[in-house]
Amino acid sequence: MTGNGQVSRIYDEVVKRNAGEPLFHQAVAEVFESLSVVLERYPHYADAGLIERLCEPERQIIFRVPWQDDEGNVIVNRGFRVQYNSVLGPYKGGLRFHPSVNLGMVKFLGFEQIFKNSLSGLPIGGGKGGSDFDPKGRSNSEIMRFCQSFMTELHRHLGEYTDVPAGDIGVGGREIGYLFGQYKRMTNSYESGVLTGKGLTWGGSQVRREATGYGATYFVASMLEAKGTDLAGKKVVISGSGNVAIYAIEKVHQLGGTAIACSDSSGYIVDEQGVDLELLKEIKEIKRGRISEYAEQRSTAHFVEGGSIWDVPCDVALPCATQNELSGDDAATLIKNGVLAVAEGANMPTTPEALKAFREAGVAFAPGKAANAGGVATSALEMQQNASRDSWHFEYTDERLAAIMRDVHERCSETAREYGKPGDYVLGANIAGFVKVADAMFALGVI
Ligand SMILES: NC(=O)C1=CN([C@@H]2O[C@H](COP(=O)(O)OP(=O)(O)OC[C@H]3O[C@@H](n4cnc5c(N)ncnc54)[C@H](O)[C@@H]3O)[C@@H](O)[C@H]2O)C=CC1
Ligand SMILES: O=C(O)CCC(=O)C(=O)O
Repeated sequence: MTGNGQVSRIYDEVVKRNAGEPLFHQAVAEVFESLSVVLERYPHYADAGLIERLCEPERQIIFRVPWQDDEGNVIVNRGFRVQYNSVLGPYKGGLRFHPSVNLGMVKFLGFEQIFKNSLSGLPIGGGKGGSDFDPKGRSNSEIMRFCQSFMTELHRHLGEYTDVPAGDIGVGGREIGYLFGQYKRMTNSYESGVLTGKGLTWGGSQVRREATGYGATYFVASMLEAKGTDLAGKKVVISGSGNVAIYAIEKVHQLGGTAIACSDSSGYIVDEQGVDLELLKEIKEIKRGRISEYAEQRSTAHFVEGGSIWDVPCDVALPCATQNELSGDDAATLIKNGVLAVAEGANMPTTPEALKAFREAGVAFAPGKAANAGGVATSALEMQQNASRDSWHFEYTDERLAAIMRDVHERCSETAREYGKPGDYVLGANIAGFVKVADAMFALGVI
């Protein structure tokens, strides 16, 4: 059977075995699209059920999370942790708290995480978790009680050599604090390396908060350099206004570009003078308010309710909000407006139709598993510091992050060249991420 025939047979089986999980199917299809050329060249990668094993999580944990709201009502949420693949190191990946979370979503994110973590060059396996809990509008006490109940069950599945969660949508420093507090209480041990994204005074790493946004911007800088240009004077549109988006904006400004628009689920703001980060942080990080408040307080900005942020003409587009937020029509608009580069700060924000359009138009496009690897890479740096009871300076940690992102860029570019598709970061990321995991799976036998 040809490489192509093998992957389409396995893909059909994956869809059958995982019915009703379209995001997971989409993530698998995107990786599989790149694998047939590897299997043609190295047929042994299809031996020993390797691809089938890669698609099946090592363990999937689903649990009840009961908690009491401020009025005393008992609410029951569902918790998930998918421990996907641990051949390169302990399961590593974030926790997402959002009402849309379900098993298929967590599996898509966990699957992506395997290749991302492999590409980072650090010794971490892939996993992801979360809950259908909606933090929006909840008080601090409610968030704390939810996190405590979530960790009361999850703690037995974690450990610094087993599984190390971090944040994702809806889970930031505050939630990691409550989760770590409950883990410490349940285990009676100060096991710093069991969670990353911790506060700086209790085992956290400098730059982890900034790392995903900074990393995505470092990656874009390398993409532009490969095209003989840089970020100076470029207009950048960044969707979202959460952790990834805020620190992408910060780094874009530091590297001489101007971030002119950002969004939340209610709409987007445009500020041609450049997004005022202090104001944005105050609204989003401190008050946890809506993006429309930005335009109310800044005369150079206007708010567009609903609509698509990708209508705003730009040189560089950084989707940093959520999956499938950039459609085929959005891609056509960006291409018409002359976009040079697109890099995914979020996980799988680009639909397959949009991805196809960018590739056909020759727009430089970086998939999330490469462009947003800076977050998890810096989590691995946090684990290194925890293991050695050390804590590094901001500048040193930022240099390490920048070097890791240059290496990820080089790994993707080099692999794409090797397979005769120079500049195809999707192919490069998928193959480079896959080969390292596959080699380790062979070495460890059928497990
Ligand atoms: N936090 C991290 O270190 C990493 C996050 N990611 C990915 O980056 C993305 C964003 O995550 P975070 O910034 O951490 O989450 P966050 O919870 O801090 O922010 C998410 C942002 O996206 C916005 N958003 C959600 N749905 C939206 C929609 N339909 N339209 C417009 N905006 C929408 C929210 O309003 C919020 O501003 C996710 O895809 C996540 O998986 C990837 C790598 C690491
Ligand atoms: O830092 C981590 O472990 C998780 C980051 C994450 O969830 C991601 O890369 O999507």
